[in-house]
Amino acid sequence: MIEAQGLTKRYGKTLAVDDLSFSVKAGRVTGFLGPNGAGKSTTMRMVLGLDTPTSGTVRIDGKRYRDLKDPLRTVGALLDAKWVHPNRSARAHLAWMARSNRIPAARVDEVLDVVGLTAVAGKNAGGFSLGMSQRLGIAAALLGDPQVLLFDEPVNGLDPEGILWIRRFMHRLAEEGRTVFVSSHLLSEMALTAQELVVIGRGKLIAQTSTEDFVAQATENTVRVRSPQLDELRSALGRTGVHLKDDGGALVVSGMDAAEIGELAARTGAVLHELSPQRGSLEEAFMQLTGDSVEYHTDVAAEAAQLLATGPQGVTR
Ligand SMILES: Nc1ncnc2c1ncn2[C@@H]1O[C@H](COP(=O)(O)OP(=O)(O)OP(=O)(O)O)[C@@H](O)[C@H]1O
Repeated sequence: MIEAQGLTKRYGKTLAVDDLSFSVKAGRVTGFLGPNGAGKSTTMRMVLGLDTPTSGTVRIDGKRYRDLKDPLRTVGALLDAKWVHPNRSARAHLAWMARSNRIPAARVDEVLDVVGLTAVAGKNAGGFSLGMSQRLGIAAALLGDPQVLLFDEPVNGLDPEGILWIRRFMHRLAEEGRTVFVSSHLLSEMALTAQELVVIGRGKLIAQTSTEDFVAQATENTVRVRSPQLDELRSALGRTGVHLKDDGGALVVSGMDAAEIGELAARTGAVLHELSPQRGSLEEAFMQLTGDSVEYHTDVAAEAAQLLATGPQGVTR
């Protein structure tokens, strides 16, 4: 469990993290979502005692990082996957970490196996691909078998196979009862990876909720209807006071669910050629909620445009 209370970090004039309070529960994958520059990395560094808050506190299982007796056995983190001596083998890197943290040497081969690096354990980490470096970073985070894990943008730059591996791995860690806190600016990725969300913009908390509720609350769910008797249906629907929008030979209805529309159509004698609920997407929710709190509008707009161009991506589980 991670708990932040009024967490604030100021760098000169920049308020990187602004009075942030949230909690991250065990047994779930919690996404830490926000546009670039929102303050995610700064927050994670404060959780790990690498940065001192200007004010406020953040505790791991009730303790500040610096008060943990055995930090590596309590919390593991992947912040920068390239933080490895390039001429050191994966095994030597982990063995060095294990030695300096009084972790039994046998644990090194265990974690290499868990992340699927056993076959390349003797190779220099400098020659690793980004995906392999990420796995090595995750192996390092797991060395002390910690209950709390933090991952900062772990899928950045990975190919689809690497992304899928990380996603499944996070779910597995959460199923083992661990606290998994993973940051990302990738909205569609978080919809697939995270069960809970902590959403921030410009250092401030925007929402803390389940991914599903976040989408449901932030976006209006609508139903798309097509019928050869569209005019009759439009009039009947109009009399109920719901909101209607014409969309190229179809009607988009908000404020009434598909079952009710189907029943109304039957009473009206309208044949239905389409009755399809449209789910709000995480991107829409994110755009609505972060609104003017995003630091770089162009980034988010470009990303949203790209996502829309590749088709609507609702929450699929
Ligand atoms: N050491 C620092 N000195 C000065 N400003 C900093 C420092 N670290 C971060 N900032 C500023 O604090 C704000 C939050 O940065 P942070 O890196 O935490 O955001 P982020 O959400 O992790 O974004 P990104 O995904 O782009 O890393 C930014 O405006 C950034 O420029």
